[in-house]
Amino acid sequence: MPMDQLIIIIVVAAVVLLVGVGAAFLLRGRKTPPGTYTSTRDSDDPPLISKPGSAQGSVDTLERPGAPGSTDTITDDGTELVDDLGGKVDLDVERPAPVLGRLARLRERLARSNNALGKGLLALLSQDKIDDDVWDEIEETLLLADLGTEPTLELVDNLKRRVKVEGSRDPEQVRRMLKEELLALVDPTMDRSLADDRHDGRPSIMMVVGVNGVGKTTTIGKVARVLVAEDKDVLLGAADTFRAAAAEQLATWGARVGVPTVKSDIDGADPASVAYEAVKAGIDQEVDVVMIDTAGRLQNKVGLMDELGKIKRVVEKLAEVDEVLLVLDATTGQNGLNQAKVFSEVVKVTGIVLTKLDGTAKGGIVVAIQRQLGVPVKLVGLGEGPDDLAPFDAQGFVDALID
Ligand SMILES: Nc1nc2c(ncn2[C@@H]2O[C@H](COP(=O)(O)OP(=O)(O)OP(=O)(O)O)[C@@H](O)[C@H]2O)c(=O)[nH]1
Repeated sequence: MPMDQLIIIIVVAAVVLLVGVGAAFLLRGRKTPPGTYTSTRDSDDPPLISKPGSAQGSVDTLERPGAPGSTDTITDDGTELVDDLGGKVDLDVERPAPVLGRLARLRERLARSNNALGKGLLALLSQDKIDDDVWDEIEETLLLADLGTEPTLELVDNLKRRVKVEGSRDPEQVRRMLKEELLALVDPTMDRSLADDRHDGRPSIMMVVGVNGVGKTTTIGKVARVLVAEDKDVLLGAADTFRAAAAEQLATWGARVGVPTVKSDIDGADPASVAYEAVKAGIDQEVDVVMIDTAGRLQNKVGLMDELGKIKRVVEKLAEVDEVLLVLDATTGQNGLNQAKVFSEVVKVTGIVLTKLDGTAKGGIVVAIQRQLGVPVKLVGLGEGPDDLAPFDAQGFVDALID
């Protein structure tokens, strides 16, 4: 080959390399943008593009939203799965609000809707004489706040005893007693941390379950934002294929913070298949957390059981499910408790997300739900805003109720 041709080839190669490096640099958003690992983390890592023809279908590269050359299509027995942004360049991803102190920031909102409980109790307990009628009223107030019968009786018994022993009507002392007793019921010793760290060389897998309308999709979007704010790489799997709009909604939440979504554009696609492909993509792309949305049609318990059981079984061919979050709407009271019971019979729930706590004076549901399932409330939804979700903290919650 003549020398001048060789020089041209070298110059062209150098320019291509420079443009490539420049583009990669410009596209860098967070610590490790999802799907754009320039090298594998471990020596035995699979290549970023998996080979077609696996039993469950094949996955093309699921690039970070906006990365050049993004190929969306995932075929699965004729099902087309796509990533959320269809290769659109979107450098304007939002920065979610920091997570620390969220409960405090949102405390006012929580207190506004729930302070009837705290104020009512304090007023009753500060009376000069607490007779049986007053104790009955206290009991009723607690029951109306959805605390549940057993915890209510427990709290009233303990307060009765302490009021007798300490014999004080001093509002400060009464407030302190009430807070201590409520805190004991909410149980500050429960482990409320989310399983959101990579481990054993694979992502943490979270399944999110709950009936439609409780705020499940919104919650996944908000949790993804919490994780992004904590500098985690997240991938969403839209395995709620019952309603196509739900997948779209989820993908939009993800796209806002640069998180990719594996979804199917076909109504009624096999949810287990979508979940499998999402986990597979999450493993290949070495993300920290894969969050899987699921449908929850309670009118048919057997169907629900089959569907959730299948999703879990299929996903666990690739990786164990680390967290099953049950989303419940705090405003639904006893109905929420019934849902919790059904879901916990179907899957092993590891944490509860209580939504719409901003819209109810029935904050006591936190205690009732935890008692019924023996599982901690890990997150609470406190509004419709994208960052209105806070890690649940027993002390912060009780302070918000009583102060
Ligand atoms: N006030 C308030 N509204 C909330 C909260 N969480 C969710 N919502 C609202 O609840 C409504 C339902 O939320 P979705 O996320 O669509 O509910 P879903 O359970 O996913 O329903 P499907 O997508 O049909 O499965 C939306 O209008 C949300 O904005 C919250 O913590 N507080």
